[in-house]
Amino acid sequence: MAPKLFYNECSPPCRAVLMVAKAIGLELELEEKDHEELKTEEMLQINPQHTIPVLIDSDEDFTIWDSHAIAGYLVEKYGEDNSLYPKDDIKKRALINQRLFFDDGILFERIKAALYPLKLGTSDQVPEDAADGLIEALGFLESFMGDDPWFGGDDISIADLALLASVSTIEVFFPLEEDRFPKLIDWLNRGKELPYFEECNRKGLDATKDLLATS
Ligand SMILES: N[C@@H](CCC(=O)N[C@@H](CS)C(=O)NCC(=O)O)C(=O)O
Repeated sequence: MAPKLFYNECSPPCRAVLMVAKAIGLELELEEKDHEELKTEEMLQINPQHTIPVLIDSDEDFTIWDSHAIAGYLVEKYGEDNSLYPKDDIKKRALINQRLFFDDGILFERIKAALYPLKLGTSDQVPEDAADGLIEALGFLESFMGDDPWFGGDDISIADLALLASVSTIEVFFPLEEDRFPKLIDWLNRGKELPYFEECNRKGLDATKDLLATS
């Protein structure tokens, strides 16, 4: 039975998981959930933290949330190889983990600080301190990029897919300046050429654009 994913295409972490599944050729059963639906009795039983994405792998009697944890699980369990999340090279894996934790703990938190006031209607523009936080986070990412094409080195990894979902969302409301973030822009353009990028992200990116247009 295909693992089931509770998701919403507006959510960057959900889109990261959609890309991971495509990258390893895994079919998921998708069930869309709105923000309000996450706090029903039934959903709280599944994930008391009331976040999406949530994955239910019935064959394994296993439920897991947090996109980064889901991504690692899917590659380990369903990937033909573990090139997206190598386990033999512990330094490479540590580097990928650092990027994943950066996406989770820093970047996504700053995206939320920028976009939630618009979503909640408490502001009609990205607050200045949130914008400063985003610029700083993008600067960190620019400095993480060496001469390799991907954040974990020569090969694409789940860290790239998590960061692609986040940075492509930021780009919608915060165009990246060429002279400030040249390596990040090259990496982003490389990511946009992935065969599944548009399919997994377009609807969510357009919804983010609409949110900004109507704020
Ligand atoms: N670190 C989590 C973040 C998940 C998250 O915050 N998802 C948002 C949607 S983008 C959500 O479910 N928000 C609803 C809530 O927190 O009640 C992940 O990577 O999955």
